Amino acid sequence: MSHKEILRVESIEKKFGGLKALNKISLSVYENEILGLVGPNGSGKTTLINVISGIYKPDNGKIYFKDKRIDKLPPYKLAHLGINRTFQIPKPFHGLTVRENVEVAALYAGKQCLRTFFRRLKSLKTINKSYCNVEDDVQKALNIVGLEKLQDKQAAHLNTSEQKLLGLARALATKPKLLLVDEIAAGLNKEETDRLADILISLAKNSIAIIVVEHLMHFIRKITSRVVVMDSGLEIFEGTIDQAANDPKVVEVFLGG
Ligand SMILES: Nc1ncnc2c1ncn2[C@@H]1O[C@H](COP(=O)(O)OP(=O)(O)OP(=O)(O)O)[C@@H](O)[C@H]1O
Repeated sequence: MSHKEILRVESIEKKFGGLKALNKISLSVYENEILGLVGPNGSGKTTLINVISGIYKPDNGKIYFKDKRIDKLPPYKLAHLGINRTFQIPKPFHGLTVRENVEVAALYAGKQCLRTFFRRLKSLKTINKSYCNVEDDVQKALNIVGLEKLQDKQAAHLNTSEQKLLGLARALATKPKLLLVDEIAAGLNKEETDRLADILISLAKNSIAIIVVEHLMHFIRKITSRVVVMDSGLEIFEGTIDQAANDPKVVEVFLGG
């Protein structure tokens, strides 16, 4: 693993009313790394992903991506920089095919395409996809997740596993350098989770740093050895999975002592 830092989260705070969902969270992610983000329900994992991906603005703290400060940027600008994410509950456009869903994502991430999209929308002309030329990125994303054969299927007719793969393909079509993956293995069988694990490992080897939020520890163990453990908005542990398993605070949180 390279030790070049790609993401630095510094003392991030996020409140919802009186609830401190994130209480001074700091972490780093390095090139080619998969970082596991674990913790019980409501510990703040998804909130942290939402803050890093620009969906929520933090109340305090700073986030740097390759030394550029990014904590005030909206999601589309982060996508242009190379940060994208999947969602815990996939939200494809149900009326579009698999391929069209991935195309929309690729168009969203291309700076040029976004300008063209809005210009043409204003003049009520159709969007010229060939101008944006996203076909290679779309095909590559479909191939990586193995959805090429289903590319003409309507997203509404996909099963859970296929919807999760589509969510991953949509993120990959934006050519991320940092990928945030939120509970992608939940609800999948062993064969499906093994396949997903292989895909994520291969992506990290190919220079995509990844943060994986997950409850399934066997899945986390398969894809990485380094984890950050959260509880009630606090980071309570950072280190290897084996160290975590022997850490009294982690054991307390997961097993109640
Ligand atoms: N938009 C919101 N408005 C109000 N409270 C919120 C909001 N989003 C999250 N919370 C609260 O913040 C806390 C952290 O939630 P979050 O979803 O980040 O936890 P999590 O660790 O991802 O949980 P899970 O594993 O169940 O997905 C919870 O108490 C949750 O109810």
